Amino acid sequence: MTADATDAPPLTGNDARTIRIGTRASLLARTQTDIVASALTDAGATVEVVTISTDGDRSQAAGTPIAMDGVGVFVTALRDALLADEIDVAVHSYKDLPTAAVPGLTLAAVPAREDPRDALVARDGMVLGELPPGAVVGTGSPRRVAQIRALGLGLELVPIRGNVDTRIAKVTRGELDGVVLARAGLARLGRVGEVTEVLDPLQVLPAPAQGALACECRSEDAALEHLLRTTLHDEGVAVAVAAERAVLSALGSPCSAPIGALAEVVEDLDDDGHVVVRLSLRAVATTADGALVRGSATGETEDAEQIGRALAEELLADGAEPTGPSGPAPAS
Ligand SMILES: NCc1[nH]cc(CCC(=O)O)c1CC(=O)O
Repeated sequence: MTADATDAPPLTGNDARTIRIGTRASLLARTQTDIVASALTDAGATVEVVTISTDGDRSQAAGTPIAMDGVGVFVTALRDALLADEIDVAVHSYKDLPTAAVPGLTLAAVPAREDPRDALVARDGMVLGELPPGAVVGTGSPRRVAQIRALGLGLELVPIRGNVDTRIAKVTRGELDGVVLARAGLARLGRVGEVTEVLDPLQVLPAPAQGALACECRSEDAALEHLLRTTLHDEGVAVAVAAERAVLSALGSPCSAPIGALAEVVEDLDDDGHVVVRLSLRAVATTADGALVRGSATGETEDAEQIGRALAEELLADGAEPTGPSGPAPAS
């Protein structure tokens, strides 16, 4: 045992130290944080939720243009609070995390994932194929725009910003015919009943890590890292997300890039009829003129990142455009 582990106040029990969990102010962020807080409470820990206002929340409130959503803008304030010892755990939407690691911080747990697919909320219960040509659909994500445009439905795709409530209200009020959102966000907010179509990943692949959460702590906080891992970590999700994010980083892209990727850990039979666990990955990127390039790969779960990188190389060979490490594109 290290001096830390024996001398530091325990994380569970009567004389436990309080674990401060940082969250953004939005309802979705607080809901996601509550998932982590409940799991830790159930494990016998004492937790306190600390709300951190991010630049993203502030610019959203001020109504600044969509292009102001920079890379990781929702993430930086939480990470700063962690490094400043103002909080002990940060709960992120994994898809909003930049691919680069942060010195001093450890991704301690990747909890069970919500359904990662995108969803349409449209007027009159319509699916994409029922919307008339010229119908106006809100999505600020270049990834969603590229893939929906490729369906050739003649829809007009317009940028939209704001939280889930604001976006859906534009449909309810008749300002838009539909909006495309992550199904996971709607599910966590208990609003999945408003979804009129869950988009098939064969047509619209979600953002890498969509629907997954990431629990981060200070690297020196080994006891907390252990508690997070043992109470919340799902290795199958972590493996799938690692493959998806490897596609993204191999394409040199920010988390806002027009890159879709979805991996699943699936059971297969080998030649002798034995059940083997394999990783199945699909990805999509765009060419310089906005056309789609798709690909898929399977392999061993322990090779997740390698499989993702190799698939990215294939997409590049097929004409996918590498995007820079930073850019002004809106988060997806
Ligand atoms: N881009 C912002 C964002 N980050 C995470 C979610 C939803 C939850 C998730 O995808 O895990 C959303 C909203 C959306 O894309 O509709």
